[in-house]
Amino acid sequence: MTLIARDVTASYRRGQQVVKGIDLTVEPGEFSLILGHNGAGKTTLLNTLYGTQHLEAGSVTLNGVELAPGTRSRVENGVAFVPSEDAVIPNLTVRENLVVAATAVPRRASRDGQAAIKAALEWFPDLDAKLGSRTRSLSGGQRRMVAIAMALAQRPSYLLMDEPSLGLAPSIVDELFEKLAELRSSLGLATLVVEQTARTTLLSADHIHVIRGGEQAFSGTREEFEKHDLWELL
Ligand SMILES: Nc1ncnc2c1ncn2[C@@H]1O[C@H](COP(=O)(O)OP(=O)(O)OP(=O)(O)O)[C@@H](O)[C@H]1O
Repeated sequence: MTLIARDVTASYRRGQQVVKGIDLTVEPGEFSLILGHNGAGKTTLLNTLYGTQHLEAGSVTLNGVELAPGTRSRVENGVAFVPSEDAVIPNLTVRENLVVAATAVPRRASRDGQAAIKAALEWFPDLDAKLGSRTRSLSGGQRRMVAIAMALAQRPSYLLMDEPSLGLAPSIVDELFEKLAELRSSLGLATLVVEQTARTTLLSADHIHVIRGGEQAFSGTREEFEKHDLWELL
């Protein structure tokens, strides 16, 4: 399944586009990174790809089939989303959050909360001791792991993540990206990650897209990005 976005355009106010004609392609198992300054339009782009933001112009297709407006078409076709803000339910335990995620999407999820918990613990063994804890008592890094495990409980082919490093210590960010690399190779999961600056995360990216003022300032492989020393775009 290939995810192709063509000429993706979005705005919050008529005539004021904040995402302007973005093109990108993500192949199965690939890691693509969207980089850009504060306010560049990265979150709006990701929300538009996921269907929570109106697609003003352009198209988003999976395997050549255009996705209908809204998130349902994404979720049912194996696209999951981890937002930058807390995506867990604070008053529920880790176990309960995982069960909610595993059973929420009838056409995708296993319908089996136990299977989701087992898989989550394989990916994130540190959560084992926390299964009975309310997520509000966890650290930021642990909550991010639960949020990712919840998205994975939908058994996605594509994982969209908005600034997974936000608010996390650099060592936790490194750990998180190592884990994501493992998931990509073990599950064949494609990931599309938004970050503001990302020297560490860059090391494992296949493709990089730089957004500046809503426009595509660069799009290419990591090697091309590094060869042309495009850090000045950020
Ligand atoms: N709900 C909204 N209503 C109106 N304007 C918005 C809204 N959300 C974002 N914007 C504006 O759209 C532009 C792009 O914002 P967006 O959040 O997509 O950028 P970003 O690159 O993700 O920034 P950050 O790294 O700070 O999250 C900015 O000018 C922002 O002020």
